[in-house]
Amino acid sequence: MNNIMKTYSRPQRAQWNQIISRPQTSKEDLEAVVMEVFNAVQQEGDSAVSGYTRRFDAWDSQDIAYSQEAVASQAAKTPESLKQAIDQAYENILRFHQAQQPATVDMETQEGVRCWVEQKPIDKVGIYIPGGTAPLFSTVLMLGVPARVAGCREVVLCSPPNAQGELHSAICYAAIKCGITTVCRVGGIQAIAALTYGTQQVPAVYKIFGPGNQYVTQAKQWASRLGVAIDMPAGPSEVLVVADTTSNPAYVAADLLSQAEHGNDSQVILITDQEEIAEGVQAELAQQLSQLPRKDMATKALENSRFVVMEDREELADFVNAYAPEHLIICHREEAFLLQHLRNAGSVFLGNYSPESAGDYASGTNHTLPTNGFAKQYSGVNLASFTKQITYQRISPTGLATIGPAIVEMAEAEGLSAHGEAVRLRLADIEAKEDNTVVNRNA
Ligand SMILES: NC(=O)c1ccc[n+]([C@@H]2O[C@H](COP(=O)([O-])OP(=O)(O)OC[C@H]3O[C@@H](n4cnc5c(N)ncnc54)[C@H](O)[C@@H]3O)[C@@H](O)[C@H]2O)c1
Ligand SMILES: N[C@H](CO)Cc1c[nH]c[nH+]1
Ligand SMILES: [Zn+2]
Repeated sequence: MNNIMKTYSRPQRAQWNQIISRPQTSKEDLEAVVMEVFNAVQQEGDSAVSGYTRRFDAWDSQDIAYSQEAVASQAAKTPESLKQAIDQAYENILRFHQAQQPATVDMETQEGVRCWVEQKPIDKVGIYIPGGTAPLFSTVLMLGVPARVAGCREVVLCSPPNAQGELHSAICYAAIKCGITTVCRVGGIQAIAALTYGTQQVPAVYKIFGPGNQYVTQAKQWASRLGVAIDMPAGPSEVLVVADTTSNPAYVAADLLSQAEHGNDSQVILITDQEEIAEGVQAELAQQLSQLPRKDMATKALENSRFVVMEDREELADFVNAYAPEHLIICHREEAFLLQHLRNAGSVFLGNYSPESAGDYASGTNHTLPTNGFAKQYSGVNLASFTKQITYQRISPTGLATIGPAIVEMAEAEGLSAHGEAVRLRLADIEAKEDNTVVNRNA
């Protein structure tokens, strides 16, 4: 496998950090261009957006908003077989996200102290649909479906146009299917800046969702510093495959290539405790790679990729958790052990017949997932990502009489006597009413 993926044989743990580093443009370089674009969009609005679209996407026009008629006429160009495939994927994604409605929480923590939670949609959301090297219309479903299930009122879709200013027909078809309210022909940093500040044609939103290249991902992180929520850093795609001789070398190679073809800066990793799988996977990689239309991109990504031979199942599990992959595929006799010890991953694919592509398109799980090790602290997009949870309480006099003294005690100890007073006042009234009741009863 040496000639295709850089190989490490039983590396020391001290070496792991170097092995798991992602191929990244320097943060300073990314931030410099992100700040330039954000400042320009804040000051000049749509004219800056159009200027950067001309520079980065070669489309020269001020018409950023895509009219409903244009979206509909573009959508109509989608071939029937593709519409049917999108419809099938839509149904599975819908079912899986509808099933994520949280259980009702409505309870008395103490007698007379009723607390409950209600889910509310985030009213205005922006969804970024990547389109630099491939029009990822599947992402429209991954973001549009949960936004619809959650009940978000305004969903603004941004995606880079081609040089004629069009979006791919299937992006438009999926947008209509998901009930997207606004479609804008803008991508990259300028799209995220426009969604952050709002321009004449691109509405500002409360939360920005969606995957993208390093520019888009850095721009989202910048937006979050400015007070707009984001789903998570969902940058260049990656997959980690844990395989042994129970795996099929052709499938392993195909899964690695499926993520390598996303872009030059994708990364794919294969780890094993059975070195003998190397030869078969290497041969398959070479053969399959040669047939790929996006061979050049996949080849570049494979330069960032690694094949690591590990000592035993404990090391395999520890390595997975240290890498925290966006996608984890396990085709290994120790599946149960590996799952039991799994702590960090975006989405997991088990066995020889669960290709990662299934999650990318149609099984129902979401493909917008944390990359670059962010699976240590972030989940992938899910229904809850589009909602806020509001807590409520109603406390009866009996309830306040029960918890009031504890509140007063704690407020005094924090030196916040007004807090205590808000309770004391009521407790005094409750006691007075009780005394009156006793007097009346005795009269
Ligand atoms: N993590 C996930 O959930 C997930 C899901 C799907 C796709 N992805 C990733 O999304 C990415 C899609 O990337 P893409 O490039 O094809 O599309 P993209 O839409 O993310 O980025 C294209 C835009 O980048 C901007 N850009 C390009 N070069 C630039 C430069 N030098 N300076 C400033 N801006 C520049 C342009 O405005 C262009 O419109 C891939 O890396 C893929 O792996 C990730
Ligand atoms: N694998 C990507 C997430 O990293 C999602 C995707 C969309 N289309 C194909 N793949
Ligand atoms: Zn993919």
